[in-house]
Amino acid sequence: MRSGSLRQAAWQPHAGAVRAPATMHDWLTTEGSLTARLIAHSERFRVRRLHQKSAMCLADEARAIGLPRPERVWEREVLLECDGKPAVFGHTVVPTSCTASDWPLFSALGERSLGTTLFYDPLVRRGQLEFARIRAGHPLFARVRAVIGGADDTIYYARRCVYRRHQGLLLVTEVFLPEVLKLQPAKPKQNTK
Ligand SMILES: C=C(O[C@@H]1C=C(C(=O)O)C=C[C@H]1O)C(=O)O
Repeated sequence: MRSGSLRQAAWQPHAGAVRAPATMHDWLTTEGSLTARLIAHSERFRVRRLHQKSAMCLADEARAIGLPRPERVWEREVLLECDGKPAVFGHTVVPTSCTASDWPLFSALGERSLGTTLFYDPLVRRGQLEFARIRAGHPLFARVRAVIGGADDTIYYARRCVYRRHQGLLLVTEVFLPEVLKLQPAKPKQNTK
């Protein structure tokens, strides 16, 4: 499905529809906070913020965030890194109609994980997950490539989900990078006492 020269992703309500290899399927269907799971699979976890700025939302995002056509939104992009290696590319959009009281911590997150604010706030409602393959031609493919490199024929697996709080909503897309397949549960941290 193409609009202009950019490919849109075919977002599906079931993970099975994207036919990911089993280990990737397991990551795609992670319940609860992905940040928490990545922390459990690394000695050192880091959110590397790439940017947080005003930008046009992607063509395949507009409807999901209640816009009739792509408009300007607040956009945050990060790499979630486990032991120095990028495991997930995070892309979050918030309609500009949402106010600071809808998402009080969003603008000040910096390198703290958005997940830590979403999953521990009882006012936040999580929507249905959707899944897609991200291929060359999709805008997120180029953004991932710009930060981690990779071949033209790579297929990335991604999921996305709308979160609501008061009148506000935000859409978080997580693109799983090949490194995630190498992660093993971290050894229990030594008790130094
Ligand atoms: C949504 C979560 O938060 C993660 C944190 C992100 C951020 O800080 O921008 C982006 C994508 C998410 O994977 C989560 O932990 O599940």
